[in-house]
Amino acid sequence: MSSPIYIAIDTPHLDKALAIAGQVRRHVGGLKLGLEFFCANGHHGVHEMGKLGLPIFLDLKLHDIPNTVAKAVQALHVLEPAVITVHAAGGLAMLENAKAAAGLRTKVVAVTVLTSLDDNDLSDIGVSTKAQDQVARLANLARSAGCDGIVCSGEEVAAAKRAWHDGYFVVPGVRPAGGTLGDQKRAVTPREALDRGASMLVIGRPITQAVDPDLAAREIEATL
Ligand SMILES: O=C(O)c1cc(=O)[nH]c(=O)n1[C@@H]1O[C@H](COP(=O)(O)O)[C@@H](O)[C@H]1O
Repeated sequence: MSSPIYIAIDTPHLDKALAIAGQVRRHVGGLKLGLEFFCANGHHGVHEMGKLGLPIFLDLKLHDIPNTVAKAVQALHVLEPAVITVHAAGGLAMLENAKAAAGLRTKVVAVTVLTSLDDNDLSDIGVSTKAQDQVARLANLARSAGCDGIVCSGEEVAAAKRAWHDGYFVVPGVRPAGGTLGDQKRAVTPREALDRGASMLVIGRPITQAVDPDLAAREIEATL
């Protein structure tokens, strides 16, 4: 069975991205390419990374009016991503349009509450419910829209899975025990995330910033 770990390759440098992916490829199930990589390297960069033969999770967190998101998703078809992200907060019609526009082989997962936010941050943007409740609300919306799953933290994934048995649950904000949190506020360990029902673990800096990324990936894999 392939590893649930997708490595977040957050760098604007294609050569660095290729080098890191090459180092850890035997210990990960796929490559997650996000805004930093895509804004610098575009379709060409994704195409080059795809040559490594691992599934690509293209995390562009689309969030716009339904028509614009649908057209953007269509423009990504040629890259054949295994997974793409949209923001659940874009609303039902936007999520439905994104799913309808994605090819059958691309999972559409909806970002609920970013793992860098806590309840105080939610309050700042006018969301008066706790992260846990907001994730449940947005997961329900994503499910109604026909999305394949959601992105949430390891703190909410168990409840989300209980409510949506066959959903696909992407969990970032994952840190080995005692690891540096950085900007993540709702973090759990890889083992905890998996035990609580994560389908995919997104892990970036704990591996990419390690002195030996291959060793870091192997150490995390050994805890699963
Ligand atoms: O959609 C994501 O992948 C995502 C959602 C979220 O709520 N939090 C989050 O950290 N991510 C992404 O997951 C990765 C986490 O990276 P590290 O914090 O370095 O492990 C980054 O590429 C983020 O863009």
